[in-house]
Amino acid sequence: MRIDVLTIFPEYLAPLSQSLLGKATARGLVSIGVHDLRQWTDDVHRTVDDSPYGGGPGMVMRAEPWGRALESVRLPGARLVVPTPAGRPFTQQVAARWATEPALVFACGRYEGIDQRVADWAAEAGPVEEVSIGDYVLAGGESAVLVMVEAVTRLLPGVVGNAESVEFDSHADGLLEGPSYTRPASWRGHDVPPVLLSGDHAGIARWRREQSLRRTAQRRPDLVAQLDSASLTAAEQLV
Ligand SMILES: NCc1ccc(-c2ccccc2)nc1
Repeated sequence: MRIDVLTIFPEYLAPLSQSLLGKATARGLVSIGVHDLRQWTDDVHRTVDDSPYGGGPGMVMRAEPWGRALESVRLPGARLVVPTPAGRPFTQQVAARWATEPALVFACGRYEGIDQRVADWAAEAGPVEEVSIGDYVLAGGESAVLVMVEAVTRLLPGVVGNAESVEFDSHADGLLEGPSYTRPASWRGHDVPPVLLSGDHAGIARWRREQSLRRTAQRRPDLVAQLDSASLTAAEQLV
């Protein structure tokens, strides 16, 4: 997968070439390019923002630099992702869908956002998604891109060592992961649930399923409604 990020703060995206992602890049599983939007400005001050039409607080990012940057960076048909608090929710399902894409381009907005015509114009050349990683407002899209790139790239085959540890993540089956434990069996008066030491693999699997259902019912009732009927019935018994 090819990933390109357009931003006025390229240094903010430095973590993308470190740790897990760094290894994946080194192994050729993903290639990442981070580009300074100001490369495509046309004035001596390298201006990227201007006052909003219709008045109102703050500044809006100008369409012109974005148009030139996207023409230069975006492969034909590549999915353009624009992080915004006004976007559709970014979920594990969205991450899984994007993980099959050959290329993704992320446009990091700052100020009050990007002139809407950029997304409208970009949609003429390929898919565009305006997405939110949560109901809070950040200073710009860069943090959201770090989150989304991590969520997507860890799903690429070969990036995460133990394939199982991806398959059983929280949200992978619509449920939250239950509690995890490791040695010692007793720690400061807190003991590991005995079933986990029993060697009864069927019993352990049942216990873990129940813990996931219980935690999901208690912490994320909004997710319970989306469960299949069998899980829904089981979760409802546990609230
Ligand atoms: N859903 C998280 C999120 C994503 C982007 C932004 C944002 C804020 C200002 C300018 C441009 C984007 N805020 C929150």
